[in-house]
Amino acid sequence: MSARERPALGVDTEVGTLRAVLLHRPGDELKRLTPRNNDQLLFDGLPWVDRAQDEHDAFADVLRGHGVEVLLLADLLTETLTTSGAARMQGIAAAVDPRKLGHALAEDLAAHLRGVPAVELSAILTAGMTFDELPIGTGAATPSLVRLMHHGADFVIDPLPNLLFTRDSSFWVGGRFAITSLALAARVREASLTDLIYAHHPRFRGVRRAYESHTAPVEGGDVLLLAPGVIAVGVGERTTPAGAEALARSVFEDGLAHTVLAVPIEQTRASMHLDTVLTMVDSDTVVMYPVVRDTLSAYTIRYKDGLVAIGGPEPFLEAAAVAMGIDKLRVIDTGLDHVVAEREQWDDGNNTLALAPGVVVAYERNAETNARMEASDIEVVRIAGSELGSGRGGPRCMACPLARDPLG
Ligand SMILES: NC(=[NH2+])NCCC[C@H](N)C(=O)O
Repeated sequence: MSARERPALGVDTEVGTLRAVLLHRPGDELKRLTPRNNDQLLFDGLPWVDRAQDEHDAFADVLRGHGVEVLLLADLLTETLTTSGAARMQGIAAAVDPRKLGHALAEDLAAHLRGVPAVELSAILTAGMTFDELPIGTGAATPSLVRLMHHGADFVIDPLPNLLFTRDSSFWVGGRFAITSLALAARVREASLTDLIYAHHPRFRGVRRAYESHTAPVEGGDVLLLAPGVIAVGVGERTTPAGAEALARSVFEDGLAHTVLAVPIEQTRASMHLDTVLTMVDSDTVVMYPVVRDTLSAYTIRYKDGLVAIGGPEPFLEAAAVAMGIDKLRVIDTGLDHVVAEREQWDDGNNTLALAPGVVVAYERNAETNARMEASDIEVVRIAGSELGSGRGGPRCMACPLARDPLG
């Protein structure tokens, strides 16, 4: 794609025709998962990596087939590390933790990493490094107790298997990107990579930041752009009330939104993000887990003439319709049978990625939810996700839209 054909970056809804997206093809970081570390690394099992890659390639092909430009995070990372010394320093500083490694090993390791080629550094920053993989000389200059006392399979640099879920480590609001502040230790470092890519890769030159220098946790899976100027933010296991409040103030001050709905969600693994219980499939339609349909509520944060007002809580569906300026938000249920609905919610049946208004990508396994969407005139493009799904994330989690057309 030539520079002239590239879509202008910016996203102001969940469903405008998708033009460009950031994905991460799962790589060696998934090969780090073991039965001992998978819980801590937020995977429910050990994915078969080759198959996960095939499934992901098919997902990327579906997007390309619909005219979407697919940018791969590892390529952007390598290109950034090749051209920017500052990006290298930033990536290394975030990965080498002296509190864990001690000063001797941390200094030697950082010096070593400064000298490795960009492709290799990119691989280390994503897949991590074990003590066995430390180059022989590292830590030898100054004796390191840490090196002596660690098992060879322990991580010097932790792997980032959840990088696959590009939705969470950055998101766009209008013409700006936001680097998130991830809540759990296993994912915190992901944002250092998205941060250095957006800061230094030429593709993003001149693009400004939203939610700048805020530290309260906000994850992209909790942020739904319901309509231009209207954002819903899930508050639960990941995004905190302080995070939602800080995001609201920041988007208000930057003129990116006039209303933010803070939506409490249960703090459980099954509903870790708002997009696990509902996603938008059309400009006035959501697919939603029926168990939360009648109980989901929202605090409405509004901005007018420089003043912030908070109302509610009220039923989410009503608050959303009012904020969006529509009569009613149409709801498609995940499944009416409780057991089916619970299973399909767990398997990311609600986690759809809109390609255009009324056209979504969904996991094929959620047969009932997909059939229900089709019965409501939503076009469903099915993808396989048996291995990808073991990290508990669906098509929406695996994609960070960079460009969508405004709604007509
Ligand atoms: N937007 C999402 N729902 N992302 C899913 C992320 C899944 C990932 N394993 C985690 O626990 O963080």
